[in-house]
Amino acid sequence: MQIATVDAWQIFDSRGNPTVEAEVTLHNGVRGRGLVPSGASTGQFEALELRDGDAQRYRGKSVFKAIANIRDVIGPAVRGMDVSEQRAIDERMIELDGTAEKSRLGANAILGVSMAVANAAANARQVPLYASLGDGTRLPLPMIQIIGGGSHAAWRTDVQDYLVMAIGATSYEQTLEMTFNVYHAAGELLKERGVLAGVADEGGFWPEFATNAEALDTLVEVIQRAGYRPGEDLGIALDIAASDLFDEQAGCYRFRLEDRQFSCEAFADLMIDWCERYPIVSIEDPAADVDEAGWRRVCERVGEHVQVIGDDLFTTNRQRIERGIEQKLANSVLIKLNQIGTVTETIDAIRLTQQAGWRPVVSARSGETEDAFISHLAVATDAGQLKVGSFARSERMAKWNEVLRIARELGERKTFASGGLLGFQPTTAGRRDA
Ligand SMILES: O=C(O)[C@@H](CO)OP(=O)(O)O
Ligand SMILES: [Mg+2]
Repeated sequence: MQIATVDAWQIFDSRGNPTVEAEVTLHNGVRGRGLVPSGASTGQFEALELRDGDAQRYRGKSVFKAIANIRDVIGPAVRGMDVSEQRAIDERMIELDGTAEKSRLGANAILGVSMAVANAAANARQVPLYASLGDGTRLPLPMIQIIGGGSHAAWRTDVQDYLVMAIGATSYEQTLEMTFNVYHAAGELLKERGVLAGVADEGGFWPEFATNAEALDTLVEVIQRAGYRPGEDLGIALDIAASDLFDEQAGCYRFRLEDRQFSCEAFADLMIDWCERYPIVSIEDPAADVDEAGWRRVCERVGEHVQVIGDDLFTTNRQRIERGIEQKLANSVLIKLNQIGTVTETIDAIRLTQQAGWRPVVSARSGETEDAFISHLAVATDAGQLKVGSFARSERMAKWNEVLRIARELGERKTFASGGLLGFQPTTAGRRDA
């Protein structure tokens, strides 16, 4: 079925910032939309998000140029193409843009159309998006934020995300129940202690702590308070977002909260120490994207039993992931559609990661929309893991709830990426009763 028209307009994300919504209409009247998310702790190697920079309007954050590019450049170029040819359409847009970072048309413009094409193709086939994108049937193991910090919470902690993974759960539904219990136990405990300052951008609690390790201790405590064994029922996952802590000029890392400074080796050693002392099952961006020696040091020491995820390091970019695999910099890749800018390149990145025996983790951005494309993407590709911020904001719950709907639809055919299936080892590190 051929594309008849492509349109776009400005909508607003979960931080209230402008973003792109694109719509593709086919000759038979069937439509599909693409809603584009937006990051805050963006990696320097990500595809470019085109913003207008006009200080008078939306403090320079509007996306009217990207929208004009969809209407005037991309639309005419893809009109008449077969909507089921996702790869050909994405390649057409890449060619039309002609830059490595998608900086001419904007990755937000290209991705909006790419996602709209995927949705329109599914609607034309009258199948759900997950069934149109791939043949996977595996419900993902969630990675859910309990405490938020870094650039998502005015630097109340230096570490960006303190999350949990229900590695002991036997079903997707159970992962949500366990996380619900931990999230609410955390809220109670922080209120009791009088350290609750608000919620971070992705809905995790934003407490007043004196050190980053205090947040780790608290997380262990709330897992226990909810009645679970840290490291066995639920493991801790961290996103250090270390590129944000790295001073490239001075070549050192800084913690603002504790007013501490670290050499590259000392910072890697701290990450290793945390992994050994706490029930941490996954650590993301433990070193800056330019500190390859730091990545190697962490991965060599803890990579056997801890998932080491590259986010800013890889930016969902095929060449960067290939290099990481070759150099053994990590063992897992965070997958974000808007880091690379097309659905096809995103799925290629997932496949490349899986072929290397590494684990892909499909992820939302800190600025999200009500759309649940990534839930379908995670199931369609059998990615095995999904990271979506907290358990208490509608733009996040839209993703978790969509997986519940997919589970119902899949019925008997569904499988679940349990901690055991993914190869997560239970750990007793840091358990006070261990
Ligand atoms: O760093 C990350 O993994 C994401 C989500 O937590 O944040 P942002 O979208 O701001 O890059
Ligand atoms: Mg990250």
